[in-house]
Amino acid sequence: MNVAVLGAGGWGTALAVLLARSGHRVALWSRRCELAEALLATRENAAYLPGVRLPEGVRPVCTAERAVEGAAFVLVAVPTKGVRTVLAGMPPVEAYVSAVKGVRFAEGRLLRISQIMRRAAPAARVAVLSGPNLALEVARGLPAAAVVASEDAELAARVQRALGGPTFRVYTSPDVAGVELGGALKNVMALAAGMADGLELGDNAKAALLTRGLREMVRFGTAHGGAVETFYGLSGLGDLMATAMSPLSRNRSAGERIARGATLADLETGRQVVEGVHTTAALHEWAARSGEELPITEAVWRVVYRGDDPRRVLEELMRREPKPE
Ligand SMILES: NC(=O)c1ccc[n+]([C@@H]2O[C@H](COP(=O)([O-])OP(=O)(O)OC[C@H]3O[C@@H](n4cnc5c(N)ncnc54)[C@H](O)[C@@H]3O)[C@@H](O)[C@H]2O)c1
Ligand SMILES: O=P(O)(O)OC[C@H](O)CO
Repeated sequence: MNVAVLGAGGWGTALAVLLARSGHRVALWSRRCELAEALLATRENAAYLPGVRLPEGVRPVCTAERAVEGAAFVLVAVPTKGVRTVLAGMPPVEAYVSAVKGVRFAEGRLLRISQIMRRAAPAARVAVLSGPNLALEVARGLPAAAVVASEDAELAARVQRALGGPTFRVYTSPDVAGVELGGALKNVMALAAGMADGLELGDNAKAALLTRGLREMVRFGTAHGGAVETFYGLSGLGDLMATAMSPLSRNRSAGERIARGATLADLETGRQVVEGVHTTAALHEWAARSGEELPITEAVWRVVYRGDDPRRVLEELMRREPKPE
């Protein structure tokens, strides 16, 4: 199969490696021609995936037409903030698969990535991929599982076949909203978990925070079209566990750094995207308009965007009105 991957960061490169190991021909697109040329020359993306060699089946390119030509589907793995611009520059494609974990607040609405894709390419078929998938582990061939969701069962099955292999087990789902929201919201909870780590609050506190965080994800996600069971699957609970526990997670690490005094500006100097920070802002804007209650997300927002003391914010969470579980 010919497949295109847009975005040569950690996740785009890991997905390209996975596909090529299964024998597919993969065009790996970077908007930066110097990166595409370096990948071609060195067969490594050392800044994102140290020690991982690009198989011969991966062809780094920086022109959109060459990337997507003849692709059975196009995986999108750029940060949320780049999706609209990147898709606007693409020629028509048969199918887009979002590997992006974020949401945008625009025109008074909360938009999932698949909705941005539908607006940008109304004729394209659309699917989303999510799950506990730390890029470096996947690229190193450690076992992992993911879920691909689409209203188009044939497309979901095609992506499942293409990505699935001895180290990567892929499930399908019809619940696009649930799978996307699980992947986006868990980043906010991973920031909160990182803050708990940074404050050295202990494992009881972290477990309580994550359990209540999952409840917040379920409440929000089901109100926005997801099915409750999806949030207890790979893209919800599964990814929450991986992201909130792993030293490799950028969201969890960012939370830890913030609790120890780093600012938003400090985070933005980093090379890699911390999606949870942007998702927190989008959800905060949404909550301000809709009146929807998101206590943990709001706590994270106050620490990240208002510079409130994380310890004080946590105390306020603890002092909320007692209620049944
Ligand atoms: N890294 C992971 O473990 C992982 C796993 C699953 C999902 N994801 C998700 O995949 C998406 C991409 O993450 P990543 O880890 O590959 O990010 P990254 O920071 O490693 O790389 C992102 C790539 O996109 C490029 N980029 C940055 N801004 C851009 C823009 N405005 N337009 C076009 N390209 C741009 C960068 O140059 C880089 O090549 C995110 O939504 C992330 O949550 C990441
Ligand atoms: O490194 P993070 O925090 O962006 O998390 C990466 C993936 O989403 C884990 O599944």
